[in-house]
Amino acid sequence: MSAARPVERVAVLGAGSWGTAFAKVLADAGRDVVLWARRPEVAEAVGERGENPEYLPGVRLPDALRATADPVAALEGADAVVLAVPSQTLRANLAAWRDALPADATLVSLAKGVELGTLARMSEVIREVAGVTEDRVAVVSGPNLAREIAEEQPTATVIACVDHDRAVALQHACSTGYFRPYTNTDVVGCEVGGACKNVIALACGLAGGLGYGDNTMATLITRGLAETSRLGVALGADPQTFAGLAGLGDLVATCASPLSRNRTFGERLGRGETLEQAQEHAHGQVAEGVKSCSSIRQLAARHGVEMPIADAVHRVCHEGLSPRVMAADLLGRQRKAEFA
Ligand SMILES: NC(=O)C1=CN([C@@H]2O[C@H](COP(=O)(O)OP(=O)(O)OC[C@H]3O[C@@H](n4cnc5c(N)ncnc54)[C@H](O)[C@@H]3O)[C@@H](O)[C@H]2O)C=CC1
Ligand SMILES: O=C(CO)COP(=O)(O)O
Repeated sequence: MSAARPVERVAVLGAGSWGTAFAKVLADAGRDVVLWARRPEVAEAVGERGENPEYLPGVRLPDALRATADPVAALEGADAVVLAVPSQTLRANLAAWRDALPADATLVSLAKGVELGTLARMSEVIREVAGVTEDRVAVVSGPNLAREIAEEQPTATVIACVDHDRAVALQHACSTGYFRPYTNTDVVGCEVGGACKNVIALACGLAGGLGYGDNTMATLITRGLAETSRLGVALGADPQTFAGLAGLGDLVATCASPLSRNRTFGERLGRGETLEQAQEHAHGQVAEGVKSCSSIRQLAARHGVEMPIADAVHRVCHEGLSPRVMAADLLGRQRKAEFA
């Protein structure tokens, strides 16, 4: 029996593709869910027509799912507050919501990124801005392409929290016939896995755009996992996490899927589009790796960790390196042992 209080009322703040899909999971699991959307017309479409046409067109949302454009109304009485906004805006969004956060509610991050400037992980941003202890913060991370989950395709995920009982309460709150959450107390590892896989997916997209095939993809995935694990371990993560759903699982899904915004973004760059052109095609949806490649690279440098793929992605995105030269540079690095 878990000592944490049960999660019945949930506020999901952010009605993009993952916020909306995760709100659906919670509602399907029987929770009382209110989804906050920045734009009133999105809240109206979800609440009244049972659809979020911009982010998940054609997906029928549960009748029980309520929506509002008023964050205070969404937060009222919530046992858990799910933060589903992009990594680089989370600090400002949360600061605006801080005074309305219910006491003792679990704060749950869905975002996969590292903040520019501070180099903070999302749980660190949440602790700092909300002024809460680490046991109040949880992270959801895994191979969770929103569209597939909204279509109720079978998927597993990880709910990480240093307070195991809170993770169990959340696990119970979002278990459905198609969504299977596991618990983990390694918040650092899950966050590092989630943020880095976006950058590796950009690299896979770049390779795809250049016309390279599966050997190249497998090489990037495997060596990407190696550098992700190195960074995670330097930050105190459990190496085992990187063999799990929030590590290898999410990396494979994102690097392989045409649904991934990061992979797609990389592919466009690989085909010769500029950053601005690729951004235009993203239609305002976030490809987190484009910014996180820079913060991850800096974090790695701060801890003396080598991350050649993240470094190369940063140079392509922000320093004008051509994708073809990037590939040659990576292959031309000093020869070494695989597990050096
Ligand atoms: N879409 C997916 O399949 C998955 C996404 N994630 C992560 O979840 C987080 C949210 O992603 P999505 O829902 O996919 O993003 P999205 O781009 O589909 O939507 C972002 C949402 O945040 C809102 N928002 C609030 N304040 C904002 C601001 N100042 N600037 C921009 N947007 C603002 C937007 O209105 C929108 O509703 C990201 O960190 C992403 O990496 C994680 C797992 C799966
Ligand atoms: O995090 C994701 C899947 O787990 C979604 O990836 P993208 O943001 O690249 O679409």
